[in-house]
Amino acid sequence: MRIFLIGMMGSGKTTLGRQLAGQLGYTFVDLDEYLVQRQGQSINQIFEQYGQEHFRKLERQALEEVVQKYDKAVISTGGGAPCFFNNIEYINQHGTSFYLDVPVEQLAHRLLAHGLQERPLLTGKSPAELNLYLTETLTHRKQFYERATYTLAGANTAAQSLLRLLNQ
Ligand SMILES: Nc1ncnc2c1ncn2[C@@H]1O[C@H](COP(=O)(O)OP(=O)(O)O)[C@@H](O)[C@H]1O
Ligand SMILES: O=C(O)C1=C[C@@H](OP(=O)(O)O)[C@@H](O)[C@H](O)C1
Ligand SMILES: [Mg+2]
Repeated sequence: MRIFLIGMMGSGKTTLGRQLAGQLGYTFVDLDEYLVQRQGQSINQIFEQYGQEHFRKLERQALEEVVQKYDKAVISTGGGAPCFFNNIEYINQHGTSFYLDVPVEQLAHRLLAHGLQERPLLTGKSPAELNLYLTETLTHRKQFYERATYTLAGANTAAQSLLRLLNQ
């Protein structure tokens, strides 16, 4: 079984994915981390050198490779991953997807606390700009995220809800 976590930047995909994989005894794969290892470059460097369009192609390739390599894994995707090409269909064909639906105010709060510098789409934004960017981006991406097999709403209960669902 493959479990895919999808949702906005700051929704906790990487954090929850790691915890969950540990609890289930599954392999943990973070798609961004996989891409960084594969390319030998940070996400910032990939965006800087090749631009977002190329990043999306690399991200799709990474998704296919990860699916080929692991069939018992928790896979945390990057926030944009399900929203390009037919990635959300691909994800749902190869596993069960969970949308971590976290309110924009909470996303912004977490991302500002963590610092914006590792996420090229956010770097340099003021709090007001960040709020606006997240709101607009979510408006566009919602249609993809909502195609997840399950939606987990409410930030802090996500891990518990997920484990409960998996234990059913
Ligand atoms: N449930 C949570 N409650 C509070 N903060 C969280 C939670 N999950 C993640 N965070 C924090 O939010 C930031 C982004 O988390 P991360 O797991 O990298 O999200 P994503 O991979 O979805 O972008 C990190 O600083 C992390 O510590
Ligand atoms: O939402 C996005 O377009 C992105 C999200 C990031 O991953 P996280 O969602 O794990 O921050 C990373 O893939 C890249 O910076 C682009
Ligand atoms: Mg992440």
